Amino acid sequence: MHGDTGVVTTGFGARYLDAVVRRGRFCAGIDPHAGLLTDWGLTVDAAGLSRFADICIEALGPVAAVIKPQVAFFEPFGSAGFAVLERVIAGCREHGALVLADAKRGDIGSTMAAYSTAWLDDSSPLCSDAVTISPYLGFESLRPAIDAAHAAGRGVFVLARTSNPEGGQVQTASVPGGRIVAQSIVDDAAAENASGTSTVGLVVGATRSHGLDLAALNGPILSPGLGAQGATAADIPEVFAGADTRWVLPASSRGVLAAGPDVAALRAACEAARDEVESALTPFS
Ligand SMILES: O=C(O)c1cc(=O)[nH]c(=O)n1[C@@H]1O[C@H](COP(=O)(O)O)[C@@H](O)[C@H]1O
Repeated sequence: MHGDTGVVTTGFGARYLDAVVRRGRFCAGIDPHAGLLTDWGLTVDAAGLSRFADICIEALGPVAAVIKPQVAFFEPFGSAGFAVLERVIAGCREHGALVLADAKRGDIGSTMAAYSTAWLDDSSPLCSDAVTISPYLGFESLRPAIDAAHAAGRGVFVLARTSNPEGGQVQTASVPGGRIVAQSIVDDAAAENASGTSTVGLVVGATRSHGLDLAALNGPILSPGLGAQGATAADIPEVFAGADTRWVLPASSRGVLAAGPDVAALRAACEAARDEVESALTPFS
């Protein structure tokens, strides 16, 4: 039981709620697009990426509840990019933020076990507090990641209804019994969280109404789409009508990063985005 929220949870859910109660419901994305590096006066190479990372760690680490580095933007720089990503993960965690590695992993179970070690095991230099994963090889293929997260008090965020316009082709298809695919993912996640640890979060975009019944989830809901993709904080209550908004975690990357490279301006943009979300949502207590 978490005293400040009234939500019954242990494990990752308790860590997550502690972070958002202290720092507010907002996830700051670290997406070092080449265009952003250029806008910040940096070179599009490992040195520029490293400087970008340092600014983000200093500006966002002390204030954001959750920080989500997008792995894709580090990968083009190879081992040097991964070294910077390791520093981002460790640096943000040292500042007290939860780090959600946006790796969107999804594969057969035996390979998922290796991904779980990479992103969720203390032995790995990439170890984060949580990782995004894709259920489209079948929810049960995610079992190694769910079990690893559960054992370590860490989390997984499973794609359910993504923010991009193409997502509906698969996610709104019907499964036997009449539910849509996305609702079946929600229900599978809710069943995992019934034990009370809230290990399994979801990803549900802020860009549209989705019709999902999220009431039984009892776990965090990452909601990207604020800012560059057009959603606003004012949209969130309607998008998540019927859900427990204590668990809703709106996210923005480019919309906040556009305020850099000045550390104070970047931090202020993050705090302003968070404050807009908090003003739009029902307060915690
Ligand atoms: O899992 C995600 O974070 C994610 C899921 C989704 O449905 N939509 C989505 O945009 N994202 C990620 O969230 C970030 C959005 O970035 P901005 O559009 O710049 O705010 C990117 O890193 C995306 O990969």
